[in-house]
Amino acid sequence: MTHTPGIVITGASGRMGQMLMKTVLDSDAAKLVGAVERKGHDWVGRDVGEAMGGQPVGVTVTDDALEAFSHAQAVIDFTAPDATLEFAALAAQARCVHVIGTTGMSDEQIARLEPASRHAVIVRAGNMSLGVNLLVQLTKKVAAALDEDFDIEVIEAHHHHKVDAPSGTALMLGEAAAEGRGVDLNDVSDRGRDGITGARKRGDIGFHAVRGGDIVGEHDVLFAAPGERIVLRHLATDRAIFARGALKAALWGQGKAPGEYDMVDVLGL
Ligand SMILES: NC(=O)c1ccc[n+]([C@@H]2O[C@H](COP(=O)([O-])OP(=O)(O)OC[C@H]3O[C@@H](n4cnc5c(N)ncnc54)[C@H](O)[C@@H]3O)[C@@H](O)[C@H]2O)c1
Ligand SMILES: O=C(O)C1=N[C@H](C(=O)O)CCC1
Repeated sequence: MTHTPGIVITGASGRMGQMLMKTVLDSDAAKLVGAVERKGHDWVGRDVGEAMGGQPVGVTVTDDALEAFSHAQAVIDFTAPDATLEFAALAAQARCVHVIGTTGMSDEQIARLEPASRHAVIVRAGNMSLGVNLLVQLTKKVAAALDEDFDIEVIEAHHHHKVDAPSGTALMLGEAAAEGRGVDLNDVSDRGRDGITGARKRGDIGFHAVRGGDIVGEHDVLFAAPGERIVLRHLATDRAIFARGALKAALWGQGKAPGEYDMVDVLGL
């Protein structure tokens, strides 16, 4: 008999929370067993299908994350950095695979995931789509093939609700470019120029963030040299690509040894 993992979605009412619940409800490979929202949210206590404007699905939104996690095999979490740190401890306690899509976490916050990863599988990525994770590999290759005559700039665009910049994806792409070049991103990162900045420093990796309307997520990695340019581009037009990747990660993590993983591990890229 095959085992169908039970999944809890945190941040249930969010843009990604709703997309994730629809993805799990439509899947034969997993079942939705819980939906979590923050204390005081008006979805708490309601059936999640009805809260989304459809038919009841038999799952009530709760603000008791540990209780919800204790009935599940995986937690898919696209919320906010502080919430994700709390969920990491609770998911580890419940021995759930914790799939983290939350972006905007500081290095210090990321380091605080380590104790949880000693007890449970954590899969974390600033972008869960196949296309972006492939672009990360391509960026690393192109950066390794070119010298510093090619200036590298990462340009991203997102909807006007997004609260963090540069995007998690832009940082993944910048890290990949730096790794390809054999440098530490912290030493060469140049974010959002403004004013009399002086000429561009050779070897820097620049980041620029556009925010507007309902843009789902667009990323360019520009390699610009005298006389020629290469642009590697990913355009997301549907949040379903992130949700599909997250569900794949939750299934992949079943039975894996505790530790921190990313989508390159999940997708075998
Ligand atoms: N990794 C990826 O592929 C990917 C893709 C899209 C979005 N994201 C990231 O996912 C996160 C959420 O994005 P969004 O557009 O869905 O945002 P959103 O604001 O629409 O949703 C966030 C949800 O989290 C809930 N939340 C916050 N604190 C909580 C808590 N303590 N307990 C329970 N719920 C809590 C909020 O109430 C809200 O419903 C962002 O960090 C975003 O950058 C990542
Ligand atoms: O909508 C968002 O927010 C997104 N966040 C991720 C990021 O920061 O890169 C992925 C794309 C969408």
